[in-house]
Amino acid sequence: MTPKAETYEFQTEVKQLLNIIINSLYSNKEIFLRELISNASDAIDKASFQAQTDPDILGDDTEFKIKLAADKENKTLTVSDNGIGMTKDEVKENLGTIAKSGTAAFLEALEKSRKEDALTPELIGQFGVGFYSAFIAADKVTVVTRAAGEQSATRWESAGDGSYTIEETDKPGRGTDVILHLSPKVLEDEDFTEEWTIRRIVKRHSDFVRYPVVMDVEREEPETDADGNPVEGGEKKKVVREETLNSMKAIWAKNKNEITDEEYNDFYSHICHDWNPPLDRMHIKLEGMTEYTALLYIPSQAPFDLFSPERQHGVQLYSRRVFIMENCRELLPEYLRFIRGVVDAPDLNLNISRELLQQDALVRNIRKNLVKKILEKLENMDGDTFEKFYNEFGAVLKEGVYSDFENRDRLTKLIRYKTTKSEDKWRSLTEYVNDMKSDQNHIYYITGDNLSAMLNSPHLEALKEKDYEVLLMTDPVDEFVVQTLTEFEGKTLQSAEKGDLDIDETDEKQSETYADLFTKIQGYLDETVKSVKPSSHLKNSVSCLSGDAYDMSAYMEKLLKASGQTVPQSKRILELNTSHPVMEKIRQIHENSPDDESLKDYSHLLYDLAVIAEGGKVENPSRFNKMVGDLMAGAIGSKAA
Ligand SMILES: Nc1ncnc2c1ncn2[C@@H]1O[C@H](COP(=O)(O)OP(=O)(O)OP(=O)(O)O)[C@@H](O)[C@H]1O
Repeated sequence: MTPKAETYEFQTEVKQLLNIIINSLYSNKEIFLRELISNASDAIDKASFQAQTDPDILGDDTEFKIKLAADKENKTLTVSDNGIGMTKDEVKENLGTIAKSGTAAFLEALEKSRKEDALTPELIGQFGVGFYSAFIAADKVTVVTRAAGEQSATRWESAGDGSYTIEETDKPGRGTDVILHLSPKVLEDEDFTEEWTIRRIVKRHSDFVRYPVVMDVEREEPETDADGNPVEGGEKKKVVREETLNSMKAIWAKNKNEITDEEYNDFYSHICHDWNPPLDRMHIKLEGMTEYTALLYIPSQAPFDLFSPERQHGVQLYSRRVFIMENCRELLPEYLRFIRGVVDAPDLNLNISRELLQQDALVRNIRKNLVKKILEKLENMDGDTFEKFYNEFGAVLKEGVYSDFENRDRLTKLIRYKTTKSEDKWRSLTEYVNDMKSDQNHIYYITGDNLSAMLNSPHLEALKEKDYEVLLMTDPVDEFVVQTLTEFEGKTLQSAEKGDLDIDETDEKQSETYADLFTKIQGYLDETVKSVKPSSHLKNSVSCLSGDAYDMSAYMEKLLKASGQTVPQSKRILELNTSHPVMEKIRQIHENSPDDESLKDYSHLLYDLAVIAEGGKVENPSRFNKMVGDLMAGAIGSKAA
């Protein structure tokens, strides 16, 4: 008796789903292979699980594998497994309906978006597409499956057009063959029968599937003698060998004590393409409501593009060893973008779209937990390792101080600075505060890009005389850090170059003596400075430029200009050291003859000296040159006379 094929209609929702899948996932069509391999791997999991209690179900077929077979002539690609297989009833249930837990929600969303006429890929992304994704690449799909322990097999076939047929058939062994009759249109775009295409897709999406994904490959090999050595002048012959395409090395799924350091490092090189051993690693398994496994590494060297906005993130997302995506920004905040590795979240929906990942409660919980673990790791690092880490990634970590409100306190304790007293060593804010002078009220800092210019900045003269330590902030990100980090352990942060230093009482009498002269100088420099005042910063130098407490710092202005932004010309304050002998002499000139010609020149010179002291360029170098030349001639002349 020839078995008769029965025809069934797909559940209405499946029809809708098929349309959506085919239309919206076409641009990402290679994922069908990942879905089918993942189903095959699940089916083998089930067989392997069942065999624990009923070993007979496996018979002789105990070597689990997933086999891919491409037939160029017939334009088919077959994914076979020796997993659990399906009975006829199971086939009907699984491959004709949507029987997943999320169905109700899916249908609701589908209905809603249909009304709004917006069937977006994101919508599909929320729900597994699974088996039906086969229709992205195939215009007909045949499934031949035999359940473990059954004798007969079932053949399912559909062109994805609303109905499918089922009939009884024969199949030599347990498991499932999914035969894709690839559509000519798809083949024009990408040839899924091509060995290298298949290899690439398996490597990319299914490398860590725990069963071998194999394929027969044909190679030309030289003729060999009985010992296996090539025969000289012998003919080449074609041989077919079964090759495993995936590495299966999901070492994160193993127990820590089963993995050697070498294996950990090999895996790091494999996924990061970095041949230097990592600086440190974390192998985390979290169970309970939020379940995930993570194998994360801190590289020993920062990549060259760490600060480029286009830079890829280093964490790959997997779900039950099936690759979901690389460069998963949603799993870690930007300030931890140097972390590389893998996160495997078994409960994650396989097809979740990038757009929706961020809102996914599971992903959010994982992220929160990972941040906690990474900060713990950094807090407990030994001094040497932390120093190496900080040299490479400190500037990135600092971004967290202003971007991660929740962890700000912990991050603030982790950041380090070189200081006027640290002699090239990193100092923490805690160390700074512990060593503060008894009469010191603030944490002083200065920003800039040139460490030696900062160390010798005239702005620090008064602070140095007081023996106060000053943080030398040399990273562009520090400008943003100080905008958020206004205090630490009750001590306010105070710029050494902006605002009042709050160290000495200003000498009212001195200020009065100089008031007229300063108004005069201000008049000459009105276009460039907003005021002239006695300095609280200077001890040895005669002049410097500073800003009001809320002004943009000179370094910030430089940064913005460098990034191509138009920065409004901001006027600064010219601070003059009234204890300097030069000032006293200029004051005398002014007192004797308030309109003396030389006062204008001296005003410009005082301003130029302040510009030079902070590493800037004088506006009129030749005038500067001439004035200094004349002054030197006068000074040397009086000495020589
Ligand atoms: N190779 C296979 N062997 C045995 N059963 C299979 C196989 N492929 C699919 N199935 C069955 O068909 C069902 C539906 O598969 P489908 O891929 O659509 O959804 P899923 O695997 O449940 O979910 P998803 O793939 O979205 O995670 C599966 O749950 C499984 O029971």
